[in-house]
Amino acid sequence: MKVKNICCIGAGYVGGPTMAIIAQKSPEITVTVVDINEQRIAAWNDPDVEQIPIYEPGLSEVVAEARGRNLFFSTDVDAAIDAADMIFISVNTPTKTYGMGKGMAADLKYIELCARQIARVATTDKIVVEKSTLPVRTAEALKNILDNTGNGVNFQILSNPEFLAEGTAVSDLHKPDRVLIGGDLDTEAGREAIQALVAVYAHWVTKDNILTTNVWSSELSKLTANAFLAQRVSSINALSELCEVTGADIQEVSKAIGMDSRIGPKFLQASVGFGGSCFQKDILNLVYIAKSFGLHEVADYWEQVIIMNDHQKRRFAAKLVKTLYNTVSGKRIAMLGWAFKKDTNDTRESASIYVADYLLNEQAMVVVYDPKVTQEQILADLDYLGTRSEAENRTLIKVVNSAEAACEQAHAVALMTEWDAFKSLDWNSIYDQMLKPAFLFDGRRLLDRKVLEEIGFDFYAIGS
Ligand SMILES: NC(=O)C1=CN([C@@H]2O[C@H](COP(=O)(O)OP(=O)(O)OC[C@H]3O[C@@H](n4cnc5c(N)ncnc54)[C@H](O)[C@@H]3O)[C@@H](O)[C@H]2O)C=CC1
Ligand SMILES: O=C(O)[C@H]1O[C@H](OP(=O)(O)OP(=O)(O)OC[C@H]2O[C@@H](n3ccc(=O)[nH]c3=O)[C@H](O)[C@@H]2O)[C@H](O)[C@@H](O)[C@@H]1O
Repeated sequence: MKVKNICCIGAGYVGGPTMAIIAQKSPEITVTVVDINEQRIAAWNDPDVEQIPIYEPGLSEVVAEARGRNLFFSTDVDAAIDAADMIFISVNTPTKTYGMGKGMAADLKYIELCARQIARVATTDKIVVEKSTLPVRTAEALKNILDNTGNGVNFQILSNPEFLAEGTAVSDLHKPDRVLIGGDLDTEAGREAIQALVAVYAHWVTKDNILTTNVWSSELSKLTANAFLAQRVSSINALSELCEVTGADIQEVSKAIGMDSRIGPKFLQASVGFGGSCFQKDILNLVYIAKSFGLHEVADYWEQVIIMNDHQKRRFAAKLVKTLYNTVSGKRIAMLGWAFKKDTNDTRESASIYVADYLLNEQAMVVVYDPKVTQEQILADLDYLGTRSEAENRTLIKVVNSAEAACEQAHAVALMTEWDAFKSLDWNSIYDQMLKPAFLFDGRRLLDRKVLEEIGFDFYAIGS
């Protein structure tokens, strides 16, 4: 079977970029990305392609090439489902905030709504692809809903988790380490569905890099990949604290261990803690699944990755307060960077949110600058924590539009996101504008200690 018409439900950080690349590379396939969020769809359709709702290097060029040709964004979910022979589900799967599994399990209500909508609308056979990250065995529930409430239509369910990282989404999608497709290998129809999706990716990915497995392996591999990646960050961050008390330097340790080809150099960058919408959510989900099978040692093992990450964020904030003579009350603290990593405007679970919250509890006056994050977003992130009233957040935090403005008259600077532009700031002039002693806390190991100390900063960097 040759796929001619794809629908993707969910026009977010995954649905948008993933479908843009599929459309770019497969001009003969019509790709329609649908979402219930009208504002988001309007932004994807903005005539000025720079206004698309997600900032990713290279993405606006891809959208400009394919949009209106074979890539469409719409709020008419029913029509797109009906027309498609393959439907990707790419909706959010956040951590549950209520009921059983609160704070750990993935909330699958959006997934289930999609399945019910597909079942209601579909009049022809469909291949339904899980693109969202889901707990192992979700495909079973999806199949159940589709088969029992459908219109006698045949559904094949595939798992095709996404491994792109934000900030590098376009290059990750153009050159994936692998594409993973899980399906029903035991039936002819299942194998055909798998091959239909393989053929879509084969437009630009070599067959050797397209891996096919059973559905459960595919679902579990996604959670496992994120858990392994996050575990590396927590491992190196755990050692960054040991470096600080022993005189070892975490950059040197990372390099030394990363040159062992069995360990490898990537993902060993000490930081103020990992953020992003997925690592924490997916590990909590893994922990919950393990617990639900009674595998308590397995659950505890993975939970430690989160415990360590929370500690790292708190430890950074506490170090700042302690260094500023144990009080930041009424002191101006500049925070450079709010996004959870460079080259994205995404702030979900960013370490900055938690460090700012800690400093606000200590009555600091926090002044934030991020090149891609709006004031509205920063305030919304703080309000979401619910630590204090919205009015108080607005009194205590200020958002400015340059790094220099943030640092003016500040007692300390906390460098939170590794934006390249922060490396080339005029640190001499920033130093002149700050109160003395001028403290600089590098949560990303971005800056050169020697240079900053020569300027006069009291310099602290994670892991040394
Ligand atoms: N953000 C990332 O870098 C990655 C995310 N993932 C996974 O992909 C999934 C989606 O993540 P994001 O794109 O970041 O989420 P997102 O929150 O940016 O986008 C999800 C979109 O789905 C829409 N939606 C929800 N229910 C809907 C419905 N019933 N009908 C139509 N639209 C609906 C929402 O309005 C929203 O725009 C999650 O499971 C996530 O774990 C996987 C790999 C990378
Ligand atoms: O499922 C997902 O959502 C995605 O999660 C991560 O991608 P992402 O969160 O976008 O970005 P990463 O580059 O993994 O960074 C995550 C966090 O870890 C931090 N990090 C990363 C690497 C490192 O060495 N040190 C470190 O502190 C980053 O600054 C960031 O806060 C994975 O890398 C993707 O493969 C996966 O698809």
